[in-house]
Amino acid sequence: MSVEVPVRVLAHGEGLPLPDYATPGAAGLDLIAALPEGEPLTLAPLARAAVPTGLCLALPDGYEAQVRPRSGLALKQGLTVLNAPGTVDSDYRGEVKVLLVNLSDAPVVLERGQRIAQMVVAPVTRIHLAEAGNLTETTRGDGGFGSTGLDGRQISR
Ligand SMILES: O=c1ccn([C@H]2C[C@H](O)[C@@H](COP(=O)(O)OP(=O)(O)OP(=O)(O)O)O2)c(=O)[nH]1
Ligand SMILES: [Mg+2]
Repeated sequence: MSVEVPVRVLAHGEGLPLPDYATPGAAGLDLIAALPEGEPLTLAPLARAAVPTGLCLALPDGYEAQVRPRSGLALKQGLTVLNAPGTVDSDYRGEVKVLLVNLSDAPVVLERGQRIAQMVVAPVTRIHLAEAGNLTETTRGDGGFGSTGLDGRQISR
């Protein structure tokens, strides 16, 4: 199944390919940096930036787009998405931006046309909260945050 998503290309995005899936089974479209030509962006260690994609989307109702890191950039350069997964709402019509942070100890240089992140479009389940004095009982109850142990063995209850 393929969902059509209208896209508006801003002036600084013109001339760049549209994001695409790198392989037939890829989950995410690679997002491309729409930085000015000849003006690389250098991210110092621990520096962050909102990198433009030059694209505005009109996601259908009931969908979101998640902006996620690329594992290769994360592993090799320490470059990741600060708010991963970033959330693009279906009613957002502004430019999609990628919030990158350099978690390495060396500067990272980003250039126009570079594939900086990936965008996964996913269905959204919306809920309505219904106040209730008592909630159904479960084995876990209010145990959390390591209540089942932190090593490889499971506790017996
Ligand atoms: O990585 C991201 C995250 C968000 N957005 C855009 C689309 C999203 O619909 C909007 C708002 O994002 P979010 O709800 O995460 O931010 P907020 O701080 O809650 O801002 P707002 O008050 O505008 O919702 O910003 C991006 O372009 N990239
Ligand atoms: Mg918000």
